Parts: sequence; C-alpha cells; structure tokens
Amino acid sequence: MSEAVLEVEALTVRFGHGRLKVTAVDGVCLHLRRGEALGLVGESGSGKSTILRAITGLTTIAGGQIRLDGAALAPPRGLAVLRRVQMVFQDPYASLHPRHTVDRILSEPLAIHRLPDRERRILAVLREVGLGPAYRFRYPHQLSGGQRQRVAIARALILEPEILLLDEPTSALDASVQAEILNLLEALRRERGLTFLLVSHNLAVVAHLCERLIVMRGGRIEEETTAAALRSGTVAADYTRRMLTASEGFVRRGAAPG
Ligand SMILES: Nc1ncnc2c1ncn2[C@@H]1O[C@H](COP(=O)(O)OP(=O)(O)OP(=O)(O)O)[C@@H](O)[C@H]1O
Repeated sequence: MSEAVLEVEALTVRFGHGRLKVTAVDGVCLHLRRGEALGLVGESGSGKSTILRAITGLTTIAGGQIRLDGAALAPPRGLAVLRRVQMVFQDPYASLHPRHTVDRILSEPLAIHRLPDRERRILAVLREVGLGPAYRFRYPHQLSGGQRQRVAIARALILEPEILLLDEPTSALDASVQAEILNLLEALRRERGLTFLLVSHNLAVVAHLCERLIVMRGGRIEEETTAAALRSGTVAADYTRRMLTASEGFVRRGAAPG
C-alpha cells in the first residue's frame, strides 16, 4: 500500500468572534493514499466544504496540520502546492468568468504558473474532457451546464495536478448529465492516476466514485466506512443509517447516481 499523499491531522477551523464563534471543523484527521478517492458526506453545515477550503489555503486554520507528501503546508500556499492540488466547485455557472472565452479561462492558470506550450495544452485538455476544439472560443453562456463543468474540470487539469478536491461537482446538474460527469471523473482518475477528495451530500455519487468515505457531523468525523459497506447497509452509526435511509432508493438502486 502506498504512502499517504495528503494528511490532515487534528484540523480545527473556527469562524466568527466572541459568542458568535462557530467551530466549523473540530479536530478532523484524514489520510489519502496516492490514486485513492475518499468521499466526505454529512448534513449541511457539517464542515465538509470548510475542510477542502482549509486544504487549499482559502480558509485560515485554528489548529492542526495539513501535509502534502509528508511536508506541512503553511499559509500562504506557494504556486507549487497550488498546482499539485486543484479544486473543482459545485456551480460551473458561478466558477467560470462570464465574459471570458474557454480559451482565456484555460490560458490564465498556464500564465500564472508560467507553463509553456499553451496551444498544445489547451487542445489536449479540451479533448481529454470530451470537448473538441470547436468549444475553444465559446463563452460560458454558449455552453450547457455539463459542458461548463467539463471546462471547470479542464481548468483544474491543465496544471497537471496530483490531487483534485471536488466540492459537489455534479449537484448543480441534471441527473443524466451528472452520470456523464461522474464517468468522466472516474476515467480521468484512472488514466491520470489522480487522487480525489470528494464532497457530496449524495451518497450514490460518493459510492460511485469513492472506495472509502468519511461521514461528518457537526464538524467532527462520525464514522469512517466504505462504499461496499454503504451498498450492503452495514454501517455502524445511527446517523449514517439515517442518511442512508434519507438517500431515497440508494440501497435498492445500488450506486447509480441520481
Ligand atoms: N466564511 C464563513 N464565515 C462564517 N461561518 C462559516 C463560513 N464558512 C462556513 N461557515 C460555517 O461553518 C459551518 C460548516 O460549513 P461548511 O460549508 O463547511 O459545511 P458543509 O458541510 O460543506 O455544508 P453544505 O453541504 O451545506 O455545503 C457552518 O456552520 C457554516 O455556517
């Protein structure tokens, strides 16, 4: 078994001041091995997105440590770290600049990271996410929701990251498009040997992409389990069982997204 590429140790994140202080993440530990896909599930407000934001350095941490290949990350994140760990957000409508073409959206990270071969990289990554060169000079409003999310994935991939942090990557999409994007992500992980940390409220989505998952509740880890245990309904915590029941039809339909 390979070593952990990403380690989160006793991560604590707080927001607000005084009596309004909220502990959004409370001593969370998680480890990701290279090439693994780990899911983070849990009710709204349980701290899932905050963990991803803390890893990328978008959120200041109050305690704990985040390590990449054994090296502790300090704020602000350097370009080398940002290149290795890329994030894909839920809403491709909000995450793509409305007045920038796909070409410009994909060129920007290359310019920031001073990567050569712009032309070759853009055409290659568009092909990889299933969009031909015809899409290169379109604006986001000239794309469907699924195509926009493909562009958002291409923008992350163009830097050749090792780890993708996926924050509800399919929940803004129609069910049929969700399945296409999940299949694309699965293929990319296999072909590029990527490591995924996926946040989703949808247990079927997590079971589709991840072998292992962590159930969050109130900023803490409630249970660590596997997709196989979810499918067979053999989860330990009552809370996880209730989530499973609430994910209507999950057990009956197996791990199909929807
Ligand atoms: N920037 C912020 N300022 C203040 N409080 C915040 C901020 N970001 C998150 N929180 C609070 O931290 C807690 C955890 O939020 P977080 O977004 O991580 O939850 P989540 O599990 O991702 O929820 P959801 O599934 O709804 O996205 C919540 O109580 C939220 O209100």
